[in-house]
Amino acid sequence: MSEKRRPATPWPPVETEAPRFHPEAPGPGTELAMHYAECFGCGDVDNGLHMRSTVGDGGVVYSKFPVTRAHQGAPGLAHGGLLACAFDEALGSAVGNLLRRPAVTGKLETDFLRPVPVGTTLFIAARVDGVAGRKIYASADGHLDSADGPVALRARGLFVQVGLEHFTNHGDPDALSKFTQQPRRREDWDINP
Ligand SMILES: CCCCCCCCCCCCCC(=O)SCCNC(=O)CCNC(=O)[C@H](O)C(C)(C)COP(=O)(O)OP(=O)(O)OC[C@H]1O[C@@H](n2cnc3c(N)ncnc32)[C@H](O)[C@@H]1OP(=O)(O)O
Repeated sequence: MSEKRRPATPWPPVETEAPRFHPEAPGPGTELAMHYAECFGCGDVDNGLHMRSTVGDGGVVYSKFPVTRAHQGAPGLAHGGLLACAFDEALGSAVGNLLRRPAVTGKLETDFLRPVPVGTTLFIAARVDGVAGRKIYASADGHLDSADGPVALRARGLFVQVGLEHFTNHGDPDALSKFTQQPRRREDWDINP
C-alpha cells in the first residue's frame, strides 16, 4: 500500500511561538504514569485503550496503543473513533506533561491512511508544534507495530488552555484529587499563558 498524501494545509494554522517546556517536565526516557486511573485512554478501565507513554528526545512523547478485539469497528479492524481517541490521549499527554498547562482538546483532525488490524500495536509519536496564547497546537503520527513501521494515521490537534476550575465546574468536583500522578497541586501547573 503506497504512502497516501492529504492536501497540505499550513500547520500550525496561525503564527505561533515555539513551545516552552515546563522546567520540571519529565525528561527523555521517563515512562509516564497514567494521569488518571479512570481515564479511558491510559487508565485501568475495562476494554480501555491502556496506553502507555514515554518521553523521547526533542520534545516527542511516544505512546503505544495495543489494539484488541474490544476495539473493533469492522470485523478484525480497529474502530476509527477509538483510533482518534488514542491520538487525543497521545497529543493530550504531550501537551500536559511537557508544558504542564491544563488544556482541553478544542479541535482534533485525523487522517486515516491504512487500516489498523486487531492484534497490532499502534506506536504514536506526538509533539507540541507551537503556542499562540491559550492555543496549543500538537500533532502526531501513528506507526504500525514499531516506531518506524508504516504510518497508519496522522493527527493534528488544537488544545485550549483552561483554568483548573474548568474541571471542577464541569466535571467531578473531586476529580483533581483523583489524579494518580504528579502534579497534584495547583502550584505544579503553569497556569499563566
Ligand atoms: C503532569 C501532568 C500530566 C497531565 C496529563 C494530561 C493528559 C491528558 C490526556 C487526556 C487527553 C484527552 C483530552 C480531552 O479529551 S479534553 C475533553 C474534550 N474537550 C472538551 O471537552 C472541550 C470542550 N470545549 C470547551 O470547553 C471550550 O469550547 C474551550 C475551552 C475549548 C474553548 O472555550 P473558551 O470559551 O475557553 O475559549 P474560546 O472559545 O474563546 O477559544 C479560545 C481560542 O481557541 C479557539 N478555538 C477554540 N475551539 C476551536 C476550534 N474548534 N477550532 C479552531 N479554533 C478554536 C478560539 O477561536 C479562540 O481563539 P482566539 O479567538 O483567542 O484566537
